[in-house]
Amino acid sequence: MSSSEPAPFQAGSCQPEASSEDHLDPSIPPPYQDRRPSSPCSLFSVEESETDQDHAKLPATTTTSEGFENGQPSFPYRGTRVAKRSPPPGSPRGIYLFPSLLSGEKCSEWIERISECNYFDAEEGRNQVMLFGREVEGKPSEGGSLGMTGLPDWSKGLVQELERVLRPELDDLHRSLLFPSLDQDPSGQGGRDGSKGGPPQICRSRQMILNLYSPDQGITSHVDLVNRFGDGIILCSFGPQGRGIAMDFEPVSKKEEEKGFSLFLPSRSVLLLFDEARYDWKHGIQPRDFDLVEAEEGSSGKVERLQRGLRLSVTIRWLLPGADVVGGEPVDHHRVEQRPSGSP
Ligand SMILES: O=C(O)CCC(=O)C(=O)O
Ligand SMILES: [Fe+2]
Repeated sequence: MSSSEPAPFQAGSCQPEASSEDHLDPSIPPPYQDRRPSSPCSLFSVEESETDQDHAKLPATTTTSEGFENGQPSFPYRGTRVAKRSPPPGSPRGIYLFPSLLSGEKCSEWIERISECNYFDAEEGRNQVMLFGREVEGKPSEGGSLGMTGLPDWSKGLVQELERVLRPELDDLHRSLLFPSLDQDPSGQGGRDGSKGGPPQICRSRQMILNLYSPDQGITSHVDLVNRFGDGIILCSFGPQGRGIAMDFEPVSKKEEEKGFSLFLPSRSVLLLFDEARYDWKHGIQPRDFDLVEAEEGSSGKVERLQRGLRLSVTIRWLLPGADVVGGEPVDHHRVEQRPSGSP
């Protein structure tokens, strides 16, 4: 992290305690040419709000046999993978999808808080923001747990809620990689970044990157920078209820038995990537405004064509020791692509 003076923290403001501007790399080209959400108080416009009522009105889903032959996509969907609703057999080790882990109420609240922060500006092509926080040892009076400094309040709330809902779902190793605590068992195996399951390094830094995608945008297939970020990445998806995107996974080195697949990430879902899924497989999103998704988990039959909506992703990662010093390293940026003309 840069050594510049932190900006003064204003209670209740969106400003992180240390300005996120310090960390924005000017070489990052604007990733989105976005349609500005119509409501200034919500990222998602009135038509795209988070209510079940609206969901019922969405003309977004069609269950179709048109465009399929023998269960395989044919014209106009030839070459479009059908996304699974859970990681299929043969998925890499370390991929976990929780389709509706976050409550609608909490998600709406975070979206409101994020909207108020005015991070995004379509006219200026600003649709990505990076926030950084540094871990601090908690006060013994507060249970001695680890806290974060430098992040805006809404994001601390998100991390706390993620910790609350994920802790019971994770085994010791994965829990300790995402949410190290002071009383951790030092006998843990550790992650592939060399971190141990033992007492955490004090003063680690978290990065949170927010990406706002319009429906026809995607992200180039990539592995998150291995020299910058640790093992254990949290990907949260926000958007209108019932919508989502298909994320594609491809092995970095093609082995016969490893086949790429596509996974549907609905709004309010949380995806975790550790180990093979984090280091040996690439992830990306095709730039198109719909996805083909299996109608029900594990079903080999019916396929839904789901129209994409505006989507906000929040990716949360630990910076490796020393990686919070800016300069000299490649930037973690993956260009968000527009839909190529002529594709379905
Ligand atoms: O949109 C997403 O969930 C993916 C973001 C991502 O892969 C990244 O920021 O590295
Ligand atoms: Fe990524």
